Amino acid sequence: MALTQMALDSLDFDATVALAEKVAPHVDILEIGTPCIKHNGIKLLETLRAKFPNNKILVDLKTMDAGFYEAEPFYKAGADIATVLGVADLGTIKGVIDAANKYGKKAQVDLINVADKAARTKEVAKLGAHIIGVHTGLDQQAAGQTPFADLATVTGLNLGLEVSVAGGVKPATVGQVKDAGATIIVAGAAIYGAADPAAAAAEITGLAK
Ligand SMILES: O=C(CO)[C@H](O)[C@H](O)COP(=O)(O)O
Repeated sequence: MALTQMALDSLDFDATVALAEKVAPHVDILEIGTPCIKHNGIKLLETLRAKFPNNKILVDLKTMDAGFYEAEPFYKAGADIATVLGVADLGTIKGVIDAANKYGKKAQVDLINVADKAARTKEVAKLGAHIIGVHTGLDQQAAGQTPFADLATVTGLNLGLEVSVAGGVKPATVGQVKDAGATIIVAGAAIYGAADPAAAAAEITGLAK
């Protein structure tokens, strides 16, 4: 059984809240995507936190420097998970982990563009990272890449960490990533691009359980 996470990737504040209202009952985690959090800031997190007490909220900060300083206000405002880039300095990654631990929350290390994903996963596991994010970004997806081989590499390490997978996951591939050991399955376009986002989210969650 895997948790499901919906990536809210619009720039529009009101459209994001409206989409979250449709989808929240059908997923475990609401993700405020990177362009969305940059555009709308902590006010959007506060709004979603107040409206959706039953969902976890991930802020996809993709932090690259000043880990503790950047992440702390988001944990303080109610984020359950914040992301930090795996290509960042280990000191930056540790800063986000420390901020998460201060608030009893989780830090997710995003492996996007990390060259040696197995080695980095082992290093950040030692630092105390809570979640590893196997992630094929939107631009990489446009170039034909998928997260499946990287997911097998990371889950094959058997480090006992939560493993999130993102990168074009859709109903047809949910079973594959669940069987490969993902504990959090992320979907963005497969939900917000669907004619009925609530139904798409419910379908994905049904397949993940
Ligand atoms: O973090 C992201 C881009 O950097 C996306 O939110 C993530 O890839 C999920 O969206 P999709 O399912 O459309 O790939």
